Amino acid sequence: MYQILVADSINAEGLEPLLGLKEAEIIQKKTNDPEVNLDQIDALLVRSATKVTEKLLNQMPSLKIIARAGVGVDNIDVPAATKKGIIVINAPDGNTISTAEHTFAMMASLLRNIPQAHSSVKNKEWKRNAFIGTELYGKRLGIVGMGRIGSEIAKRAKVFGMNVNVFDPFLTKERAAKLGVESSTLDELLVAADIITVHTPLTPETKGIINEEALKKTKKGVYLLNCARGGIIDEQDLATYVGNGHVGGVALDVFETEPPGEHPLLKYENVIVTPHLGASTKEAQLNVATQVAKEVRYFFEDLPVSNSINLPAISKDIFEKIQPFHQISKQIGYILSQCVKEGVHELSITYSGSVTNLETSYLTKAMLSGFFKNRIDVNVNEVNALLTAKERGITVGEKISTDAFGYDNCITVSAKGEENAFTVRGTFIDHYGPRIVYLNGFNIDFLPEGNLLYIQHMDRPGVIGHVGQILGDQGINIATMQVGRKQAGGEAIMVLAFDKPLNDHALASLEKLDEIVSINSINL
Ligand SMILES: NC(=O)c1ccc[n+]([C@@H]2O[C@H](COP(=O)([O-])OP(=O)(O)OC[C@H]3O[C@@H](n4cnc5c(N)ncnc54)[C@H](O)[C@@H]3O)[C@@H](O)[C@H]2O)c1
Ligand SMILES: O=C(O)[C@H](O)COP(=O)(O)O
Repeated sequence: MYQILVADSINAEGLEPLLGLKEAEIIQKKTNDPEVNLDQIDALLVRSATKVTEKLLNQMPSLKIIARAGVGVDNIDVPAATKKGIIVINAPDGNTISTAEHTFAMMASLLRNIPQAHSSVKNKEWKRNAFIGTELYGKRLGIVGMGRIGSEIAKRAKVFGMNVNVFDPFLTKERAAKLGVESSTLDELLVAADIITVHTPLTPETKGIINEEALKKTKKGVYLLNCARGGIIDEQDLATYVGNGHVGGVALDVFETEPPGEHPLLKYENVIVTPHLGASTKEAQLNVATQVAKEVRYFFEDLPVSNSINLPAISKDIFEKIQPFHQISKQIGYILSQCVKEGVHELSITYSGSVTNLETSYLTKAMLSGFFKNRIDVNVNEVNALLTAKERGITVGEKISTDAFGYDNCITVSAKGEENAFTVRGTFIDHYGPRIVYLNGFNIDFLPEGNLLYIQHMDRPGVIGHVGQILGDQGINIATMQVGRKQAGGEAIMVLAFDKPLNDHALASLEKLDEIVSINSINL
């Protein structure tokens, strides 16, 4: 039974896709509620209120997915989640329009003193001269961060007859031209704009991007808006520039600390505020809840998710094509892990044949997850595979080759340890399934499944009989057996499959045989 914790206020109708999940319990409680067994939670759904810290993650060993019903993931420790192999998803475009509209509403309200005038009339006043405003028409709007929300604001600003300058280092000239905006440096924007609005994520680069140094370059009387994240405009520096009269007005939907409590900006009449309402519309909340609920359901149904922060997106079509290779990559990794008993410092993967048309990096991660399974005490999956290899000093190399050894496709993985190297090659045959076709220098052909025994031995008459005899004496039934050798009388291998794992006694008896070079149990 999957336990899904919905820790923030998320639209109930939007969560309906989760109800279709077989064996899922939806718990709507805060993470610190004493009734919540954090250690049993499989999925955590949040908005911006819940802070998903490393400390919280340490209390949630069963957690597999964190879903943010919204855009910003700055309340989630994504690196810590990634390290633990927890996938983080968001709902990137469900609240774009609502936030753009809110920003625009804030801008119009700010320039026309609407909140102040509203309060005044409610206080039975009628001060028409006290609230003389400024038109948006003809003004220059500076947008910092020209992503989904920034772009929607630019479109609306053009309709209002505004000129638009944008600063976004990742914006191409073509896209700027298409949107009819002028791409500028941050300095150019600061100098030229009558109104500045920020729409970047909060990152180490954007934190305080509008600070004292930036503010002193702006026009006297400039208006500033932050409907993205508290801290993108430095709040202390902004308070100084409002206090000294340089800034004409400020509109804030977000704060470094929410709620802001006693805040130096709140005392100014020309500072208008809302309590993080950008995404708070019925439409946006339904959109984001539905988006994440569908994704969480896909995740538990082993289908691809599209909006992961820490895993590249993969379409359903590609996912279906990649699935068989994904399985065999994982099995190869797991075989290597069980055959190479020493520390490994290099894993090199060569893809050949038709598999090279697919997203092989995904398969490399699957191979690594198989390799680390039972080798280390961390759940390794596609999310943390490369990071785990790096942390453990394992170099991972990926190559493409044209030689598929007569097969339609091949995945060959070599592990280099302190003393030895070991190579495994697999293929996937349509209508037949996965096969291991090469093991440590020997051609062979076996199904990588179940309880296997890999024996390296001298190619002498009677070895197979001796092995069969020992196992037969102990009542152990051999399900299948494959043999391979390089030359007559040299070294050879056999791979046996059993219906249940071999016991230590049987293994010890086999090891005593003179012709045996090495024995490895492989459980897949
Ligand atoms: N107030 C709210 O309720 C609300 C609602 C939705 C989103 N948000 C915030 O708005 C932010 C933007 O949302 P979005 O959907 O437009 O995201 P987005 O990813 O589509 O756009 C962000 C843009 O910022 C740009 N950027 C990144 N670093 C930059 C830098 N150093 N300088 C300039 N530009 C930079 C990116 O290139 C991108 O184009 C979110 O990260 C979230 O924090 C707030
Ligand atoms: O990043 C977002 O999506 C917004 O800040 C919305 O946050 P909320 O879900 O807490 O309203």
